[in-house]
Amino acid sequence: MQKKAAVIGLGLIGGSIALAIKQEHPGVYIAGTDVDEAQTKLAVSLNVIDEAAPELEKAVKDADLVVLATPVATTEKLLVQLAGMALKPGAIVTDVGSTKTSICEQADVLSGKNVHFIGGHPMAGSHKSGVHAARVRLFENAYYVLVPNGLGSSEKIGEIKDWLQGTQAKFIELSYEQHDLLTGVISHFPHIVASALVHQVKGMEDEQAWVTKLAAGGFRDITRIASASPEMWTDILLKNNDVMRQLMEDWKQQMSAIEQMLAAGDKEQIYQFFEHAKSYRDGLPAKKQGAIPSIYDLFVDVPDHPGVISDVTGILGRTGISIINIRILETREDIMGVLQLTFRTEEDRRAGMQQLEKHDYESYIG
Ligand SMILES: NC(=O)c1ccc[n+]([C@@H]2O[C@H](COP(=O)([O-])OP(=O)(O)OC[C@H]3O[C@@H](n4cnc5c(N)ncnc54)[C@H](O)[C@@H]3O)[C@@H](O)[C@H]2O)c1
Ligand SMILES: O=C(O)C(=O)C[C@]1(C(=O)O)C=C[C@@H](O)C=C1
Repeated sequence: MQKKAAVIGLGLIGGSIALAIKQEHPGVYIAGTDVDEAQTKLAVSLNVIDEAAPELEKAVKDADLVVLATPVATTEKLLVQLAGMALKPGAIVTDVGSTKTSICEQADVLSGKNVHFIGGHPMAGSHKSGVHAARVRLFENAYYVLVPNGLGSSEKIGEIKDWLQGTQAKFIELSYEQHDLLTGVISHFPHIVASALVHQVKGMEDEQAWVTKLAAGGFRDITRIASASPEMWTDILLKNNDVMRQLMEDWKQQMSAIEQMLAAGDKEQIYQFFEHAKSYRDGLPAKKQGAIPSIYDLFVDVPDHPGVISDVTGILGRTGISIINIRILETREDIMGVLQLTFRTEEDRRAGMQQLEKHDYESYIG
């Protein structure tokens, strides 16, 4: 009998998971649903799902796998709704949320239903939202955290890895507490810092109009993630509340230590602060291993004249480098524009950068 997967929430992550399931298991029938009708329609027209179910109950009916891919607070509510619905005996219910403790605890509502809950979190993504940004290879080589709770037997761990094999991610198992602590440090807290930096610039803008014009490479790099979905990040912070507040304390101590170094004009200490950070950062796993994002964008400064886009795409095309997306970002003082090119792999991006440099185009990874 044909297997069925149900994906609830057809955004960046739900869409990418659906594509990965289809790639590895072409015979599987995928039903999906989203509260945003436009996303559901787009998911069908992009062949991300086979069927748009009008509601949750229809989507999950007879499903062997249910993937909850909504913002984390919504996922908890959906679990409660699922508890009141007919689910296929033996089905696996999983989620993709960025926090795990409250979701895994809430999943206990499914006990007694003869289904298995295994929390999940693919550790890759982007600041983009929506199914149009979904990619079959979004999670390639990234870590995919699985958090079994009492409802997930080890036999089902093997089964869920098989379902998600098409992600080409590397599966690891963690407890939910450990997951939330680690992702708090390397993912959630950095989002607070990025957004706070943006607020700092905005606060200065009225008196210092130049500030936004000068905000270039470094500011752009460190604040990219501030463009992510506010709904998603509000939920994440609230659900990882205790960890966030502990990290905030650590951060304040670190800031005050730097303040003291500055007050004392302590050149050696300041040097050590940067030196230690550099050598640790330089030793972190390469992009492909998932600690750092798997989105292969390249930003190219282009003069504002007709034909420049076809020149850039021509250079890449002639050397066999394919791009999967192109966007014009902004015009700088009417003389320069920025093209955002998205590549399928890091190798393509590097090769593209080299080719463009040969033709005197300046490009950078943003
Ligand atoms: N964006 C990332 O980088 C990333 C990476 C890993 C995990 N996650 C997690 O994945 C989940 C989804 O994030 P995303 O980036 O795909 O967001 P997204 O905004 O692209 O997609 C979420 C979708 O869920 C839909 N939705 C909301 N409430 C719903 C409901 N009640 N029923 C059905 N659909 C509903 C929204 O309309 C939206 O289309 C979040 O829990 C997030 O924490 C995100
Ligand atoms: O690359 C980005 O834009 C991301 O923010 C991806 C990122 C992360 O912080 O690394 C964001 C949230 C997820 O839960 C997992 C991955």
